[in-house]
Amino acid sequence: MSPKAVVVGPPGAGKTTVGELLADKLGVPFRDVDADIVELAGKPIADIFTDDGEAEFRRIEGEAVARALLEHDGVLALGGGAVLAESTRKLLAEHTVVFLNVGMAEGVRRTGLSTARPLLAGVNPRATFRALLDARLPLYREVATVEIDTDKHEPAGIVDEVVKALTEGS
Ligand SMILES: Nc1ncnc2c1ncn2[C@@H]1O[C@H](COP(=O)(O)OP(=O)(O)O)[C@@H](O)[C@H]1O
Ligand SMILES: O=C(O)C1=C[C@@H](OP(=O)(O)O)[C@@H](O)[C@H](O)C1
Ligand SMILES: [Mg+2]
Repeated sequence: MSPKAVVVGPPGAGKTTVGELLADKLGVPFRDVDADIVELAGKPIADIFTDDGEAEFRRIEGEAVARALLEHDGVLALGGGAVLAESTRKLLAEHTVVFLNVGMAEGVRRTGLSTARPLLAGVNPRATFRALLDARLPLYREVATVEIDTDKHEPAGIVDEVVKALTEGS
C-alpha cells in the first residue's frame, strides 16, 4: 500500500485544501499528517509546541509520517516542516511527491489570520516566512516528483495542474 500522491510545501501552499480536492478528483481517501498528530497527542499543534517544544513535535511528526506512508493509499498531506527530517526525506524518495510552492507575500497572506501555526506567530511573519523558504526550498525540491506554483491560481485550477503533471510524468 502506498499513497497515490504525497503533498509537501510551505505553510499556506494549500497542501490541506488542494490535497483534499485532489483526493476527491482521484476518488481516493484523503489524510493529513497534522490531523494524525493532533489525534495522537490529544491536543492542537499550537499546544504541542507550547507544552512540549518543537523537537518533540518533530519526533511525533517523523513517526506519524512513516506510519501514514505505510497505511494510506490515497492522497497524503504532510505538514510544512516534515521534510526537515532526513529520515522522512529518505522515505519520500520511494513516493510520488507533489511540491506545492507559494511565495512569501502570498504565503503570509494565506496564513496571516490563523493562530494555528506557532512557527509563524512571531512579531515579523514576513521575515520568518522568508527564512523558512530559504531553508526549506532545497529540501522540498529534493523530494519532489512535480513542483506546482500556487500563487496565482485557485485551488481547483491547481488540482487540474497536478493531475496533468502526474499523468504526463507517468
Ligand atoms: N490556491 C489558493 N488560493 C487562495 N487561497 C488558498 C489557496 N490554497 C489555499 N488557500 C487558503 O490558504 C489557507 C491555507 O491553506 P492550507 O490548505 O491550510 O495550506 P497548508 O496545508 O499548505 O498550510 C486556507 O485558508 C486556504 O483556504
Ligand atoms: O511549517 C511547519 O513547520 C509547520 C507547518 C504546519 O502545517 P501546514 O504546513 O499544513 O500549515 C504544522 O505542521 C506545524 O505548525 C509546523
Ligand atoms: Mg495543512
